[in-house]
Amino acid sequence: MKIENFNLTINQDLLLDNVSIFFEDEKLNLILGRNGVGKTMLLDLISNLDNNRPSNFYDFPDSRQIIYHSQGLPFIAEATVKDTIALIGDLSKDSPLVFEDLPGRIKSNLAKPFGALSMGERRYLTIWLFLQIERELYIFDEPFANLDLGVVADILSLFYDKLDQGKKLIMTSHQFDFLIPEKTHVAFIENQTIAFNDNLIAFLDRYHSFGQAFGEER
Ligand SMILES: Nc1ncnc2c1ncn2[C@@H]1O[C@H](COP(=O)(O)OP(=O)(O)OP(=O)(O)O)[C@@H](O)[C@H]1O
Repeated sequence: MKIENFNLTINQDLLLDNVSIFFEDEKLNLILGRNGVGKTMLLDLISNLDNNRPSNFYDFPDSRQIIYHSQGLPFIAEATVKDTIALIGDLSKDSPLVFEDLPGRIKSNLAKPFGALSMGERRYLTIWLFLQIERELYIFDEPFANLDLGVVADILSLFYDKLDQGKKLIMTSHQFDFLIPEKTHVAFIENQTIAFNDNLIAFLDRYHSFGQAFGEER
């Protein structure tokens, strides 16, 4: 999957200038960058939900083979967790989800309305549910927002399981301390362009930390 020589203009402001990004199929692809650099806009275009993926985006799966977990979590506030699972569970696999097999963090909340869950509980539930739906490519916009480190670790192991099953993964995040460098590929957007596009080991060799990456570019 790759993007070549892509320009993005919003209201006559150039957001991305001649951007080329290479994604690695076997790795967790991390898009890094300050607030407002255009990460979500890139994910929106990759997902092709509005049928507007540009022609210089190459080798991404068809939108029907993509799961896109966006930052907002627009579920039905009054529906219980059990109802929400039933809603998404129908899309998941050939066999319906078995409630006894649910992770403990979800099982303990089954009777609560979705709207009563904490932000972290909502995010964990929806990410877990979306991962039950079999697709070629999973896209997550800020999956770790509001999550404690234990939940982050649980979700990361689900992400790595997906990679082991040959699935592809792209996500944005402002944190990467807990990612396995050998399994992570980075696209770092800065100053309207790609400042870095290689694995996380090489990124850490060059920048040491996200803070320093920003500092060096200022
Ligand atoms: N419909 C729109 N009209 C005007 N500006 C927009 C529109 N959609 C996005 N933008 C602008 O484009 C820029 C990129 O937005 P985007 O959501 O992609 O940023 P981001 O890198 O994902 O940021 P964050 O880290 O805060 O999630 C922002 O400055 C945003 O205000």
